[in-house]
Amino acid sequence: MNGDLMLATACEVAVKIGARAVVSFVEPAPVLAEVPDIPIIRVQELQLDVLKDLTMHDILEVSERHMLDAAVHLYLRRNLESGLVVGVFPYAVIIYDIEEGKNFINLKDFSDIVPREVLHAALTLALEIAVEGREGRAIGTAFIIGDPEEIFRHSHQAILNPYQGQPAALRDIKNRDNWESIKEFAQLDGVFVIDKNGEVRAAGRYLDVTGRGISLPGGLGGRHRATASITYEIPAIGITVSESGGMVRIFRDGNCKISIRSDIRLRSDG
Ligand SMILES: Nc1ncnc2c1ncn2[C@@H]1O[C@H](COP(=O)(O)OP(=O)(O)OP(=O)(O)O)[C@@H](O)[C@H]1O
Repeated sequence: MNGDLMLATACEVAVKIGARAVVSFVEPAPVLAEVPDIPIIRVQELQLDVLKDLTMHDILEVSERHMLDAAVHLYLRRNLESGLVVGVFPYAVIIYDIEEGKNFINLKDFSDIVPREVLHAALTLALEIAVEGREGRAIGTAFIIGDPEEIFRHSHQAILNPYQGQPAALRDIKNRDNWESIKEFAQLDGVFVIDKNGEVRAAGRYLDVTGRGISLPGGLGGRHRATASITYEIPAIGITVSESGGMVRIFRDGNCKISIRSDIRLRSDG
């Protein structure tokens, strides 16, 4: 009942301020008497029960963090990159400006190395791999995007390159039709090498890097260390999908620039 009221109020606010969407964290999904003319995106499977023992200040802080995580998903998967959204939680309604999120992804920060549409495609695919896994199990992988000759100089084939001799059309990461095979090859050991046009040049590549000059969040192992390291040694962008924990991360200059949670599920009624 409370959830229904919170969502109805959020929708009213959203219509008044011309918001692009309502993001609902309320479970179970409330039923609205009147469906508003605005998309309602439901974020599932967050453990929000803990909020009820917190102070109002803490609730707002946690809510804002969840909104930020949801905004990144909205941007990547629904192309919402500016404007206001209204977040509705069991205990709060917040208005959120997508562009102002302090942790919000700005793909322009990487465009000196990788064109925006290539990075957007690789990141969205990485997020799908993190969310879906393969045959019911989590998988980890990495995409290294940059000058392929330079990346090849710092790596070797761990297995036969499945992209060897493939026509360019089947290697284009910007084409969703090619994602199924990329997801299949993501189960192999090693990383993908992608050029600046978005062509997958190799899969199953092992990075030969020193690990010098990098700074990593704690608890990350070989895949993340090697990805961070190659972005330190050459101008490249690395995107990792962690098998343990499902985080997607973007690396450049040896540092993790952005972390994206994959345990958020978007489901739209609108
Ligand atoms: N230098 C490297 N180049 C390419 N792939 C690597 C490299 N080092 C490790 N990997 C791959 O990463 C896999 C996982 O290694 P590890 O668990 O140490 O990494 P991790 O950073 O903790 O990643 P995850 O969070 O996915 O477990 C290895 O099985 C291997 O396939």
